[in-house]
Amino acid sequence: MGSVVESTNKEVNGSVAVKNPTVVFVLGGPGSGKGTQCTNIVQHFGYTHLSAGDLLRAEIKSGSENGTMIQNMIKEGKIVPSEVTIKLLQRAMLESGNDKFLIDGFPRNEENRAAFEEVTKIEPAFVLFFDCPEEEMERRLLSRNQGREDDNIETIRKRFKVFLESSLPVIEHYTAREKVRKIDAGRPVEEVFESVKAVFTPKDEKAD
Ligand SMILES: Nc1ncnc2c1ncn2[C@@H]1O[C@H](COP(=O)(O)OP(=O)(O)O)[C@@H](O)[C@H]1O
Ligand SMILES: O=c1ccn([C@@H]2O[C@H](COP(=O)(O)OP(=O)(O)O)[C@@H](O)[C@H]2O)c(=O)[nH]1
Ligand SMILES: [Mg+2]
Repeated sequence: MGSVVESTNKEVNGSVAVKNPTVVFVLGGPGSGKGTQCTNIVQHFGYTHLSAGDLLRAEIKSGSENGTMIQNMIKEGKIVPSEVTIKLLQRAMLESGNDKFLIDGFPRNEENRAAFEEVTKIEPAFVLFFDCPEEEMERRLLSRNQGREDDNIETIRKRFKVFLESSLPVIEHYTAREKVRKIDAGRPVEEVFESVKAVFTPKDEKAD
């Protein structure tokens, strides 16, 4: 056929994938500012922002057969099965036409991480970790006002527990491999972005 997709992408485990993509995982607790900072990074550095949570919420809205299951898991702050999230991420990567991605809010546990690695063969270039005090994250989530079914105090507490028990081990995994770039995310948006910019700017462009 000689289509663009065929010539620029490769088969991985039977599904088409973007060839040698650059992937940055953007991690941090609920309300740490992942989405906010990703919007800034996109404007400055030409990445495509893929929020796993946004993709899952879009899947609910689309009326997919998994919609009800996803909705129930999000309401309980639980982690949706890896294969569902990974398929949505792979599809979005392919549809973007880009080869640089910020994957926001994924992997959320070690099983997510191992499955993504196994299925896509992608290793992240690095991991941005937004480190924010829980009281600050709670304040932000309670005033987010996006009508999200999980931004209520009961679900927020469950999400914090899942973050500590399941998501922090992913950070530890990448810390041991010197891939984590930790950012103090408890500061105002602009100050946090100054630190983020420093991580994305190549060393030879930085002032001495
Ligand atoms: N540095 C910050 N200081 C204060 N409020 C913030 C900051 N970063 C984000 N917010 C606000 O906090 C809420 C959660 O931010 P968001 O980017 O959605 O976080 P996450 O994707 O990590 O859950 C949003 O209402 C956002 O406008
Ligand atoms: O890879 C993912 C990402 C999100 N979620 C679910 O979606 C919710 C909201 O995730 P999102 O990243 O949007 O929340 P945030 O951290 O930005 O507040 C989570 O609590 C999980 O229930 C999931 O199961 N797997
Ligand atoms: Mg978010």
